[in-house]
Amino acid sequence: MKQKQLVLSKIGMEFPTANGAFCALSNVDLTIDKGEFVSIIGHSGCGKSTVLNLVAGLHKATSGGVLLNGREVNEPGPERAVVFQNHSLMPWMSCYQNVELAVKQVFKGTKSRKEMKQWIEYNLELVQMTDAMHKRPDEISGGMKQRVGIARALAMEPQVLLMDEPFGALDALTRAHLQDSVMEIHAELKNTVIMITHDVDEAVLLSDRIVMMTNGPSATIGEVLEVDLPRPRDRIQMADNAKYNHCRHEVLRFLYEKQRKVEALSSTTRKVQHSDTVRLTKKVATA
Ligand SMILES: Nc1ncnc2c1ncn2[C@@H]1O[C@H](COP(=O)(O)OP(=O)(O)OP(=O)(O)O)[C@@H](O)[C@H]1O
Repeated sequence: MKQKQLVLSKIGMEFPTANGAFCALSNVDLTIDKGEFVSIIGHSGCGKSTVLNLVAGLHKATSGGVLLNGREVNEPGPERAVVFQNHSLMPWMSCYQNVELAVKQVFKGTKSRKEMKQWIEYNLELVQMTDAMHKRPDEISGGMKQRVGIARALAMEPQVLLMDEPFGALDALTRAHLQDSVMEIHAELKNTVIMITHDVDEAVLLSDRIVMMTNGPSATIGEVLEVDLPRPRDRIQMADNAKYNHCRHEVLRFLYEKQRKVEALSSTTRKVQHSDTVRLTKKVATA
């Protein structure tokens, strides 16, 4: 049975800027069930990271708010682990030590030293990093660093895993391998995942639902697409799957047809907003 875990309720987010308040998000409403894999997709600057940061507790919404299991999110917490695009590992520590740092933070006092060691090794094994666990980040590839970042997040045993373009900096082949690993891990752990991506195929392959955001300012959720494809999903078989291609088409249509005109319009609006002269405003208004 579905269990509601995360509720984003009527979120508005304004940032103070030199030109006055900038409204990044307006009226963002979303409910996510336990174990769901949700992707957020939208054009650059529409507010995807802002949504993720609000769930992570790194930002506080100007209006509305985030509820996790019915409790308001006000600050960061280990039950919401974040994986960033640039892995953010401590460069002087080995992969093992990087994971250990997070594990000690969360489980000090509840797990023995031996249990912690087993737990760190288990999570590194999940991401296939057992052989390289004693290497430092500068001794491993970008994909391996990202694997360690994922292991570190998973080792915190989060209720919600937040991933901000986790594979964005990787080459296509490494990206595909990691996507497969993430799907396997999700099948095993069944944790709730929110992932930001710019990649339509990635969103369709990995997600249960795709949240498509309109362009900013005052961005909001434009459409939500259910990806009703059986799991496990095989990327090669998906290429000929009609449902898969339909989902892909729906996302592309939203991004490049429905949001295209708005994008052109909002860039004009932005120019006007940031302009110092009344003349430019008048010129655009009469154009
Ligand atoms: N601290 C801040 N102060 C002012 N404006 C901000 C701040 N953080 C974000 N913004 C603005 O809010 C909007 C949304 O930013 P955000 O980073 O969430 O977009 P995004 O969709 O994640 O972008 P990208 O895909 O390029 O990473 C942008 O216009 C950005 O300039």
